[in-house]
Amino acid sequence: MKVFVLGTGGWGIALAMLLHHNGHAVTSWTFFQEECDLLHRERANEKLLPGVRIPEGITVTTDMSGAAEADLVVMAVPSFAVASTAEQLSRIVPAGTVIVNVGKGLDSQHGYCRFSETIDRAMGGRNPVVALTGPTHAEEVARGVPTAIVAASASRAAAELTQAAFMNDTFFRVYTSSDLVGCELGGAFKNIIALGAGISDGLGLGDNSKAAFMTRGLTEIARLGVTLGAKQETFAGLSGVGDLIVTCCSMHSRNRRAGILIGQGKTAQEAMQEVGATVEGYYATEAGYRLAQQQGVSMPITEAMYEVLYNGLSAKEAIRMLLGRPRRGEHEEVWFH
Ligand SMILES: NC(=O)C1=CN([C@@H]2O[C@H](COP(=O)(O)OP(=O)(O)OC[C@H]3O[C@@H](n4cnc5c(N)ncnc54)[C@H](O)[C@@H]3O)[C@@H](O)[C@H]2O)C=CC1
Ligand SMILES: O=C(CO)COP(=O)(O)O
Repeated sequence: MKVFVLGTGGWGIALAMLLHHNGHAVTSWTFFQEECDLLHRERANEKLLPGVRIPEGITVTTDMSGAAEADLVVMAVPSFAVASTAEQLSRIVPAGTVIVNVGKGLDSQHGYCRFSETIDRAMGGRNPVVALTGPTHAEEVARGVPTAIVAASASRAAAELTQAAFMNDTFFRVYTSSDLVGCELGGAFKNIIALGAGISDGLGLGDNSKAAFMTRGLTEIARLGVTLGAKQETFAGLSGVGDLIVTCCSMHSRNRRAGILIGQGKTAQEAMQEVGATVEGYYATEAGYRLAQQQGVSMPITEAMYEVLYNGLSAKEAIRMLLGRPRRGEHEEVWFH
């Protein structure tokens, strides 16, 4: 297959390498000339993927026109660039070409809609869209570490084409899912909880604290997700709890690392600057907070995160706020006596 990958951040490069390894003809596109020059010169990005060499067989360009001939287009750009990149693509890519989005977040310029909706709107509803999402740090995929992921779409054929393109029998296993809503929302909202889990670590709290935070975090993101049309069971899968675990526990996670710095006393802006790459959880927190308000869904952890990130509440105050909430049952239980 001819595959056109947009974005040469860590994830775009790792996926281009995987697709090349799987035998496809891969072109990687970047918005930035300096990034393109660096990749031509060094065939590596030591900051993003230390020790990883990018095969010569991958073409790197700033020219998007090659996307016209691709059998599959992969979008690996940060959330703030999804809408503008999809607009550019819509003038190039013919109807019917499958577009796979691998970014995690929501579109704040269009009422916090999901990226598949943003892409679908930009493409005029002419192209099947797939979300490829799960517990997948680029640093590990680029080294061939065994990994599993989900290809979710409203189109079974598009999900299966994506599965066939990305899957191999040595280190990359791809499942399909028809729950596009649940997979996209799980991927976007777990970053809120990962930032908070990092704060817990940065404050030096214990394993109990983090387990409680992750579990109650998953409960509330699933609650909002189901209200927005997701299936509950998706949050127990790779794109839900799977991605939550890897992001809350790994030092590869930009969200967790930013959270650790905030827990140690840095402001959100200072922490993001120090991490030096997109911290999607910052934007996802605002999206989750606004959507929860619109839908009337209770999300105490997201609310506390919003106060810390946007209104200067201290992390310690946020913990007091969460622990001081009224008593309640763990689930919406029915008691018989
Ligand atoms: N790094 C990882 O391990 C994973 C990242 N993701 C998601 O993939 C998305 C991309 O993340 P990363 O690859 O880590 O890189 P990143 O977030 O550091 O993105 C940087 C790349 O995005 C592109 N870009 C930046 N601004 C742009 C603009 N205005 N227009 C077009 N392109 C632009 C550039 O090629 C740049 O290298 C994020 O949403 C992230 O959450 C998902 C799974 C794993
Ligand atoms: O989504 C990811 C892993 O699945 C990447 O997480 P970070 O953006 O926190 O690095």
